[in-house]
Amino acid sequence: MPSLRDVLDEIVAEMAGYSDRGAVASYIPQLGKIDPNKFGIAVTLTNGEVLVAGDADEPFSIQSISKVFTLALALGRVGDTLWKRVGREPSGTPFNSIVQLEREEGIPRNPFINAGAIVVSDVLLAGHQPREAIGEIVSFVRSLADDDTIVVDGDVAGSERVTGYRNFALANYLKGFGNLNHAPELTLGVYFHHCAIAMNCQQLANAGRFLANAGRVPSSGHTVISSERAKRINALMLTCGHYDGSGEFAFRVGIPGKSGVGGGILAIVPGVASIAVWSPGLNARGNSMLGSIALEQLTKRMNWSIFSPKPA
Ligand SMILES: NC(=O)CC[C@H](N)C(=O)O
Repeated sequence: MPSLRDVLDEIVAEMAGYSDRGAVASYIPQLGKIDPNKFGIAVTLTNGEVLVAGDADEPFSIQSISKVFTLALALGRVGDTLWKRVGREPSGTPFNSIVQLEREEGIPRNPFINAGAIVVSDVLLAGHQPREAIGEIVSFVRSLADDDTIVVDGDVAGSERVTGYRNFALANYLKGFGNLNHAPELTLGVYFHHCAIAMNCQQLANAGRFLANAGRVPSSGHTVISSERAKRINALMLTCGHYDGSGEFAFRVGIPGKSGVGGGILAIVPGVASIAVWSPGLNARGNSMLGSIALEQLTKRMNWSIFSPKPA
């Protein structure tokens, strides 16, 4: 087996050679300003070792990766009753699609498409002001990453609100079906802000450790969620974490992963590692182009796909 250190350095060198790096997400104007030449990767092993390469200490907008953390929090809040309001099936549609909501009576297919994540934000808003709900999400992420410097990028949140017509449409549609308990603008306030959390690869890989370790933070032994819940969140990341590109990601990379339009991907090798990769250019499905290629290379070289166990 090659050394992980060497593999990460090779991947960073290879990625630097790509001229086709995808397109940054210009529909959120603030994200359109990011340099597409950035590339960072961080791996936190369950044994506590952390390895980083490239621009791993530069913060970026985690966007939909935050949906993993809000899902874990909402399940902690309301347990399995969440599944009355959100499904668990891949959608096969883009992240911001509305087309299934009418036919499926306002129940989003899964918690990782925008419609599903907006319902999850609505759950977290119950009994709180939006500011408090956002504070709770940020505290949770800080505790997972063991880093109190993590903050919301207010410019990104504002930028998304200004151009968030599709998300307003989704929230209003959910409300029309009785699947939103708060005013759409309040629920979206929570949603836009958690999408605008800024983290670097190292912080993000740390924040994902509990998913690689059956729900517990390896260094402290602190139980974040039950092992069964960790298993289920990983399953949803594998089947739904890349929207209509989820099948392709599973086929090529073979581990649970959650992407964001900021160009980040959080990927989990159960029992082994939490990985964060960042390259701002996106492919046609809105997932990081080089991030996906880098993860494919990493899992291949380290034999980390969950579908390629060591032969007996
Ligand atoms: N895929 C994403 O990262 C989408 C999240 C983004 N905040 C949006 O709602 O459009």
